[in-house]
Amino acid sequence: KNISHACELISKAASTGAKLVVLPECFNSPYGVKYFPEYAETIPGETTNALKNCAKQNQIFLVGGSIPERDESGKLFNTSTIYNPHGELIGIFRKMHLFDIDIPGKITFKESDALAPGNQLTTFDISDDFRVGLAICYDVRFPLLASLYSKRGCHLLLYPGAFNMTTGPAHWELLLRSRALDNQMYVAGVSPAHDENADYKAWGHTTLVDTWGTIIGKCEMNEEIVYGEIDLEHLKTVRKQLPYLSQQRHDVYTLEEKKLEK
Ligand SMILES: O=C(O)CCC(=O)C(=O)O
Repeated sequence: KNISHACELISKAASTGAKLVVLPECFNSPYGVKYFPEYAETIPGETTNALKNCAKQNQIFLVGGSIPERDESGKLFNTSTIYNPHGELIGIFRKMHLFDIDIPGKITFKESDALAPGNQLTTFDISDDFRVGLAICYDVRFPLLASLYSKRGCHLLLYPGAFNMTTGPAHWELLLRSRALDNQMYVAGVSPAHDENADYKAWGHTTLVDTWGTIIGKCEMNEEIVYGEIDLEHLKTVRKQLPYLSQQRHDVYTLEEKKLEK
């Protein structure tokens, strides 16, 4: 049901003119450590085959939010898949920082009880001068990861993510706007809608931020498609007027990406 619903909404977004469509974190399964083993799929699998067809039929770039993935060795990951308008799988990203937190009386979550972390950054190009980077939810709290994407030349950073009713109101928007300003990039946080009957109650509030830190697309807690324009001229202008990315003191500090095994 979730998969076919996602495909309907993807087609609706595409028919309105969207060229890149992004789904939320864990869109095909309930979000919870106890659910991951039951809902995990291989890639290719039922969900990713449907996404592939959806991207092809609608001739769009599609970022498949995330799904619980089971790899050939049986390990589980929180994984996002990316398709081009031909329906080809052009990349995957496995959530790098697992959501392990304990706020007594509010929320305790230990993703690492079920999942393994990914070790690699993932970018893809929409055109010669438009690069997109991808990370998932809790990853938004790690500014160095976003800075590595900036170093790789990204213009837009996508975070499929499901914040909750405790950290969502406090941090979701602030973090998305912060990553946009840190790196003078467009940043999108794409959340499932709030469901009062779910074990995990998502904050919703899908949000798109521009290079200036202004929110240019946003919804509340209900299911909604959020649309936005990515204006690369605006990005260039802001970077020229406020050139702090090129004013970093790499003689004093540096940021280094290490290449690990998958
Ligand atoms: O960082 C947070 O507060 C929420 C993170 C989260 O929900 C997740 O990683 O799925």
